Amino acid sequence: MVSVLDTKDTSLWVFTLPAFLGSKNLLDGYVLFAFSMAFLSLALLTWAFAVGGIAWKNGRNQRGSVSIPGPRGLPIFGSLFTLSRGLAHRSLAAMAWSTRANIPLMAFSLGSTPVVVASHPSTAREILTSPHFADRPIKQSAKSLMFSRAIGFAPNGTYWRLLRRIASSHLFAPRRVVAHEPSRQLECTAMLRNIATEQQLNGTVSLRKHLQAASLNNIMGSVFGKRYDPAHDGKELDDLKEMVKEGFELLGAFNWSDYLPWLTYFYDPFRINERCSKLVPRVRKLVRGIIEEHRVGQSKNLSDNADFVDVLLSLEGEEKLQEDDMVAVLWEMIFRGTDTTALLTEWVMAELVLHPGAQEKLQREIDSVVGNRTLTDADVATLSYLQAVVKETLRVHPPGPLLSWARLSTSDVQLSNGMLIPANTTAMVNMWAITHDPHVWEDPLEFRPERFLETDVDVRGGDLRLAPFGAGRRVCPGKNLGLVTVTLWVAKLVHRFTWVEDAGHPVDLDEVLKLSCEMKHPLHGIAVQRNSSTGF
Ligand code: HEM
Repeated sequence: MVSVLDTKDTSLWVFTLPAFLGSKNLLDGYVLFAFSMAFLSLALLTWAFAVGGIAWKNGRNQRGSVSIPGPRGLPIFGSLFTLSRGLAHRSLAAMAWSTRANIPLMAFSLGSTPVVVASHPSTAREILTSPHFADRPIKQSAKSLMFSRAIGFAPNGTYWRLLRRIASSHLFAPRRVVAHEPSRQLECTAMLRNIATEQQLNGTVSLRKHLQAASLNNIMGSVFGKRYDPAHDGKELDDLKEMVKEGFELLGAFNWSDYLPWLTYFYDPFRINERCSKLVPRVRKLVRGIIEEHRVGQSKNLSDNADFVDVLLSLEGEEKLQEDDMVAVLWEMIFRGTDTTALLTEWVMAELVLHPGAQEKLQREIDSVVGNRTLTDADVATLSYLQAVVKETLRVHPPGPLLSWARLSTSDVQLSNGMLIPANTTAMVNMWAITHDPHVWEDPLEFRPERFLETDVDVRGGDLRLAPFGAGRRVCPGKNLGLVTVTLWVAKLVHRFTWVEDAGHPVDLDEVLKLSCEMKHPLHGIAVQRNSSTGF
């Protein structure tokens, strides 16, 4: 009501002016001017009264008995400038903690998109486990890169359920994860050998490239049944690495057009559309080539260590996937499986270099169980301090601090605290804010694995105080595979070497947020060989 009156007030005098001046041309100009002013005042008024910003106009955030608070941001842009650069999880946490009563749910606008972010375990649980939040908003780059046909972005429905079922009964089934242990061991052996060589040559080791190479080869083995030898497959391996890197950049880039669609026509600083359309044919060619190789040598019986391409090719009837869908599903696995595993291992190793006491304790635990023989997955499962070290790293450095991919409400969702999230709202969970909240965790900034020996916490989605893999229907299906790989590799890295800080490259825990949150400055350390008989 107020805004309508105000619009009339501000514009009426403009209509009287041309008549007063007696000019027809001026009339057109003034009508245009009047409309612009009316539009602007309406926009300003709407913005001024919309808590949470322009996308929450008309009391969209006040439909429950308790309204959802939030920053107004700027007219038209909302909070885009706050979230498009820097460390969004930290900025959002600072906003949530800015009042005495921590805000469990906050509303804000990204351009015309209404968003809520949960910073408390109870609101996070209600969102992640609600069937009305089983969809995801899809980014333009994900659509262009065919990810809307893969598990992560497929809308909740028959096709997505089919993909999840296939993936969990084959690629991620416990017996398959066990069957792929030899390839995890093989990649780790190669990595340890390369680390020893680099240490000998340079007197220090830059760990990231070793972890990335091992991760890529490991997941290539489980998914494509193919591992690369840098000595022989240099060109193909370089191409693959380049494609994975380009895809990461495109998916991780903050694309303003996702929130202000009209920008697409004249502002694309990262050339996202152009780069996506160049990448897709290259990915198709590579993956189709591998599918073809499998078709030729395909056998009828699937063994437990069959790769995922074999599995997809063996599907019959309603389960059979179109070739382009297979390309999307396979490519997504390479994506999700490579970066998360490598960067989590790097964070764990960085903390162990900074905490020599914890590293020593871990070495003692491993030595007491395995002595000088080769460490296996079965050993790893019994090492409680090792599990605690990995959990503590997941708490301090969750690889997806905002859980990487948001959710979308498909209908109004009433929360138990009285707030109501309307349909078509993008929902994020700030896992970083939860794992750094002093009301949830004692001394949250301290790296202290012992806390998990005192009280065990399920990190696979059962306890929202620490849910780095998400929770509910869309929880990460690769969580067991990821955890088994990271724990085995960390154990073998500290069993074989003692890692000492390199004074020339001190450990720096600064973060950079892309698709995942990684160390801004790659970890360097001096790898001191421990016991030559603990072979590779
Ligand atoms: C340390 C390792 C990993 C972390 C921290 C991680 C984290 C996550 C998170 C936070 C989500 C979103 C969950 C949600 O919305 O509730 C997710 C989804 C997903 N992850 Fe992982 N992940 C890891 C490893 C892997 C691996 C190894 C794979 C596959 C090889 C994988 C495949 C996926 C897929 C396909 C989805 C989409 C699920 C869906 O939308 O239905 N992840 N992951």
